[in-house]
Amino acid sequence: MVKVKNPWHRPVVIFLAAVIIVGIIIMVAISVIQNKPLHQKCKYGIVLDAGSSHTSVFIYEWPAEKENNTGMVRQKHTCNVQGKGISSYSANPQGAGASLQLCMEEAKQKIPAHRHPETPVYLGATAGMRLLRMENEEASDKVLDSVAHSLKSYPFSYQGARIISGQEEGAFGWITVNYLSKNLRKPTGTLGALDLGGASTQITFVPQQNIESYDNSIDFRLYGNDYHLYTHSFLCYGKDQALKLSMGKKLESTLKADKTDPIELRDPCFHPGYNFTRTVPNVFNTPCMREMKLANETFFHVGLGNWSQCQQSIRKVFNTIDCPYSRCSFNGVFQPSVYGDFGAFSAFFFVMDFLNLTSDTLATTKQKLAAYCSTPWKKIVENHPNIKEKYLSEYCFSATYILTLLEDGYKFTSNSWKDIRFIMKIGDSDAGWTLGYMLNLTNMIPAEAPDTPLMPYEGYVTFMFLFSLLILVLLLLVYFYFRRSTRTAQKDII
Ligand SMILES: Nc1ncnc2c1ncn2[C@@H]1O[C@H](COP(=O)(O)OP(=O)(O)O)[C@@H](O)[C@H]1O
Ligand SMILES: [Ca+2]
Repeated sequence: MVKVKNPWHRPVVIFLAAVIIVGIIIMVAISVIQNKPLHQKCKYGIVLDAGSSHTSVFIYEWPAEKENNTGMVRQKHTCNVQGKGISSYSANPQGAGASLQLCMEEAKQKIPAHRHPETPVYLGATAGMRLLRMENEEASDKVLDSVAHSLKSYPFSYQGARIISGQEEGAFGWITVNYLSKNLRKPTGTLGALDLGGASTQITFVPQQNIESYDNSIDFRLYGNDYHLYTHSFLCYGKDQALKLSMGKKLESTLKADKTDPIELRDPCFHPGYNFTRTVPNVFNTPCMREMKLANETFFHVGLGNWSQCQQSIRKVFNTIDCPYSRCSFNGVFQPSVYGDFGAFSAFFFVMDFLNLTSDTLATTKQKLAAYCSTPWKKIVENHPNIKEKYLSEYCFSATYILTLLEDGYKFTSNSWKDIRFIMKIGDSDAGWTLGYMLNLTNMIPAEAPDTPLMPYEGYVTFMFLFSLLILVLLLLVYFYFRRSTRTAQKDII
């Protein structure tokens, strides 16, 4: 009997299989490396939010190759500038620029040095500077020159320092929340934006009704979709200016009713037992109110802690009677009915979060707030020894103002109250106008949708891996089948 065997057969098959396996491994490795998002290659941008009460520096970061994809920019770092807002430097403009130094030095540390020259820096000033410009344009120009001069001294790419309009503030806040929620490339609805500052407040949303006033309408084309937005910014209706408006009205009626000395302003929006000596100019030092000349310049601000009276007094700062349109919010400003979900951020969040009122019904919110306002001031201070006394004393007023603004002003109902989400951040990034402002100025939101790859990166890698595994399994099956049939043939021959 002769045993037929090809001595070359086995090593050749093993060699071929090895070449194929190594080839597949190399192919997968190359495709993974080739398509790996280059995490280390990031770009940066800096935006300074020069608000009425304080300035914050935001540093944003995004992967260099993916700048046109929604949701790719994230907030890397924030720095709160020490002291008050830049509008408080009207008598000492140089101080405004100098106040930014510590945070800008921090930005130099946070951003890799080789990226400094290409990192844009923008400063946007909001309602505090709008008021200063109304009061004293020269002073506001000097403050802006001072911050511009300071920002130009850093190694970044200075792109300007300006007062943004209320419309921009509203619209960019809306872009931020919808960009971060990744709503912009989906057919699903968008999120309305409610921003409460110290000197102004903004409401922005996509309405169902026609927008009757040109000033309140803004159009965007983003990622191939058209958005027709309603937006309005109420100057003087941020919570600090609203407090002045409300106190000013009470002070005027107190003086009409009783000219006794010393003046006592009995305020239902402050806790019982609260008693603080203030000066009249301290209330009236704002272009939001007619000046009131008073011989006696100090008064006692005395708390009563009565929520419903507080709400009555706050209602007086909204004119809900005159309306030249089919419907208005207040002060003769057109507003369509609120529609869809809303994100309420900045002071809307700070105040409601402090009071644990971010997830109750409207009725429960009112009940809880009434109990809070009637709590004695001494007890409030005892319960919160570490909170700044100015903030602490004002939470009852601020929350009552928020409820009145949302319900009587914007016409939210107990039903639509459920659609308001009090938020500070979405993911890592703060809700606010700064991110939208930077995305717009760096053209990071294209009008048309960019071409997207067939499948996302993770899907692509998984696909390549499984596909290679399949080929490998098939090859092995063929090999074993081939070996078995060769052996059977050999046996038959034997
Ligand atoms: N922790 C906090 N609690 C209560 N209020 C706060 C807190 N932090 C900030 N605020 C308030 O939020 C508001 C922020 O307004 P800001 O952005 O400075 O003004 P504007 O946007 O009107 O220019 C101010 O009224 C400030 O006092
Ligand atoms: Ca603000």
